[in-house]
Amino acid sequence: MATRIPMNNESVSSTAGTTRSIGRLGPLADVVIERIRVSDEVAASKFGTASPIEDPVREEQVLEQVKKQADAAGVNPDAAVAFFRDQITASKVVQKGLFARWTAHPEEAPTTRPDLGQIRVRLDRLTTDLLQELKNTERLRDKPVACEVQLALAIRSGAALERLDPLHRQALNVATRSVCRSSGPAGQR
Ligand SMILES: O=C(O)C(=O)C[C@]1(C(=O)O)C=C[C@@H](O)C=C1
Repeated sequence: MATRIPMNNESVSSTAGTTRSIGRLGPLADVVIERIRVSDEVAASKFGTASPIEDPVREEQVLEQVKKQADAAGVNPDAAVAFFRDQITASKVVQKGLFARWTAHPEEAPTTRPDLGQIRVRLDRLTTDLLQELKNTERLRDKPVACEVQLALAIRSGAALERLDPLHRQALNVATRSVCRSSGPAGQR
């Protein structure tokens, strides 16, 4: 059966602000980039406070939500958890990079402190969106070569269109490293 390829201006994810990245993994890349961008706000909420970048209790909550929702949505929970561990690692890459930048250049540090509780509500919504995209792309992600081609297209176009700097590109690479091996049986790649 032919898989329908969404047009570039068509939003598959319900809450992604813009769908810009190219190809069949474009909508997934868009939500990944949106989550990476939210990491800037997480960093701004913590910088100069006693809150550490790493919060293992919150990470467990995120991964528990992922397991439950993946099960309910019919997405492989182990693959979903692996993918979300990468999202969390990517967020920490951004936060650590920004902390270092703001410490070295205090004039670039944020002047307002967003509320972490509200940001986490948005992150929880992005969890749902990302799981939906994992579901939507399951069959493609089972095909290693096609998946890698589409992934390269999506992340390169997304990074260029969003004008991501090297720090955020690094985070995007981390966040997408398990996309093409997450849904297939073990040993497929
Ligand atoms: O919620 C936070 O405090 C974050 O920093 C976000 C996040 C995540 O990506 O979900 C990242 C690192 C923390 O260890 C916990 C969670």
